[in-house]
Amino acid sequence: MDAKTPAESRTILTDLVLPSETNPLNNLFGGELLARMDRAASIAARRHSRRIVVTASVNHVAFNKAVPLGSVVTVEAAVSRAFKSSMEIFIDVWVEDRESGQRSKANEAIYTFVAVDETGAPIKVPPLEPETDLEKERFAAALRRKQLSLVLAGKLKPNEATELKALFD
Ligand SMILES: CCCCCCCCCCCCCCCC(=O)SCCNC(=O)CCNC(=O)[C@H](O)C(C)(C)COP(=O)(O)OP(=O)(O)OC[C@H]1O[C@@H](n2cnc3c(N)ncnc32)[C@H](O)[C@@H]1OP(=O)(O)O
Repeated sequence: MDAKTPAESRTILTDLVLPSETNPLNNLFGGELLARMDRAASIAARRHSRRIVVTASVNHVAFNKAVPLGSVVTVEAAVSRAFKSSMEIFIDVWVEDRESGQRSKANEAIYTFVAVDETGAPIKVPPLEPETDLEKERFAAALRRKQLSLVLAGKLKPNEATELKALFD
């Protein structure tokens, strides 16, 4: 299988924050943002694998900045590393200032998707070849994050999480 670059899966969704999507402080609901990120990430995973994909885990979410009503929100997702059947997707969320139009980073998240066949069984995906420094940095740390996610899910014994353990050595 030929390797693909993160640019080939990059998916950009831009949308407004409407009143029905806000909390009593008039900021975007966290759940609404999670759903937007899941949609963008699933498209990125599909672009990389050209397969049916399912969300296996949400590994990290940081709601660093509230996103006010009326904001223009851009969710940018790309595959940051591909393993056998799973793909780590890194998602950056940007908010555009209403007056200046300047973009600032509001949130980020990391999701894991798995490519499956018609019966739901995991299936192989192409490898990922990072190009930029940021892509290489995210690629290098992805195995550690995968191991942490598997340990938390009870699918890997902590003493088998070699990359994770190396952090503390
Ligand atoms: C003509 C019309 C066409 C229309 C066309 C429309 C198409 C429109 C498409 C829309 C696309 C929407 C996309 C929505 C996405 C959902 O919302 S899907 C719904 C929510 N998710 C689910 O229901 C998934 C339910 N879970 C599962 O099915 C299984 O647990 C999974 C995820 C397939 C994994 O199965 P498993 O038995 O654990 O398999 P296993 O071989 O152990 O693991 C497989 C891989 O997953 C990894 N993994 C498993 N668990 C974890 C974890 N917690 N953390 C990290 N990695 C994990 C494993 O490490 C392994 O990785 P690799 O080493 O192979 O790379």
